[in-house]
Amino acid sequence: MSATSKTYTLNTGAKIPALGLGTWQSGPNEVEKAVEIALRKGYRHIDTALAYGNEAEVGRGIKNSGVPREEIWLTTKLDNPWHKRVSEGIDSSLKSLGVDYVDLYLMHWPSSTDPDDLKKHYPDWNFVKTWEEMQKIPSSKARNIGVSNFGIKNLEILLNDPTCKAIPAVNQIELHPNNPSPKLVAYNSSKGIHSTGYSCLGSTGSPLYKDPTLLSMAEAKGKTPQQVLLAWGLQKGWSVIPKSVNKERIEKNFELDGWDLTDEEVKKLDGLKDRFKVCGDAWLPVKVFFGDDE
Ligand SMILES: NC(=O)C1=CN([C@@H]2O[C@H](COP(=O)(O)OP(=O)(O)OC[C@H]3O[C@@H](n4cnc5c(N)ncnc54)[C@H](OP(=O)(O)O)[C@@H]3O)[C@@H](O)[C@H]2O)C=CC1
Ligand SMILES: O=C[C@H](O)[C@@H](O)[C@@H](O)[C@H](O)C(=O)O
Repeated sequence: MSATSKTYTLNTGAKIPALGLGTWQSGPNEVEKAVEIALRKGYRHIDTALAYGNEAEVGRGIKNSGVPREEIWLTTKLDNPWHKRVSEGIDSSLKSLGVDYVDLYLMHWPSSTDPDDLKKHYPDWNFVKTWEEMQKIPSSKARNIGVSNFGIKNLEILLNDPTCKAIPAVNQIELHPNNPSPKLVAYNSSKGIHSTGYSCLGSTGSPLYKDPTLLSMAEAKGKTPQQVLLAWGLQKGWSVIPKSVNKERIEKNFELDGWDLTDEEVKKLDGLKDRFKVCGDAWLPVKVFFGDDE
């Protein structure tokens, strides 16, 4: 497997690099360096969001790396309280990042949150209207548009609406062996929507690192548990965006070339029974997960 050069072709024809660097919870004064280290190592895909408050640092990391902008896939996301201000949202992200365009602009959550009261959802707005606005973003600013945290129910609502002319290129969702969501991944694929797996290592303090099946598989292969988790995601057919701010770990996570998981190993990880979700919807003013992705 050559994970480092692998790309997936989106429904727009664009090619998204299979392995990217995540930046959620990458703190101030560490994410700029992390992005630079990753790009110097060979990563060509960076994932950020307005909500992470780190777009300016991410942009500086990109510049410091010396890697030409056109060689990098850059994703950012529209924050929930910005659903009525899509055009302002993209402009704000571009300005913070210090770039002319992003490769992918995602609706972060299907929740049109009232900025004056984050516990409230706008009574007169929803994600269908937000998508209507996102479709108007010129491709000179966002080459591709997509969604995140959409389950099957919400995707059905969106795709069946007459205002939905562009099928989302990507649905970025939580994917790891303890939250594999096979129905949702299959639904995405059936509609031509690429899945990107977030919290692909199980996020900070990952319970997966204690899983005996994973640990013994990694040991037998002479790989880290994190490398095995990333290989699993890539062999399942989605892109993965592991976050790290540690040079050694950023580099290790990229060392996936020249080896594979066997079909049997993939199935073993598919068969893990424990379940946990890193990002639920309890903090949102609306429910967005309906258990339809299992
Ligand atoms: N669309 C959405 O709503 C969401 C999107 N995301 C995106 O997905 C990315 C990845 O998800 P995230 O939740 O951050 O979690 P990940 O599953 O990527 O795990 C990150 C954690 O694992 C640690 N880690 C990374 N590599 C290693 C390693 N080789 N060995 C040991 N520990 C390691 C990191 O620590 P350290 O930095 O110290 O190495 C960090 O604590 C996010 O950063 C974000 O870009 C995430 C959540 C929701
Ligand atoms: O991308 C990251 C996540 O969506 C994150 O922003 C939300 O899940 C929320 O803020 C949380 O902390 O749970």
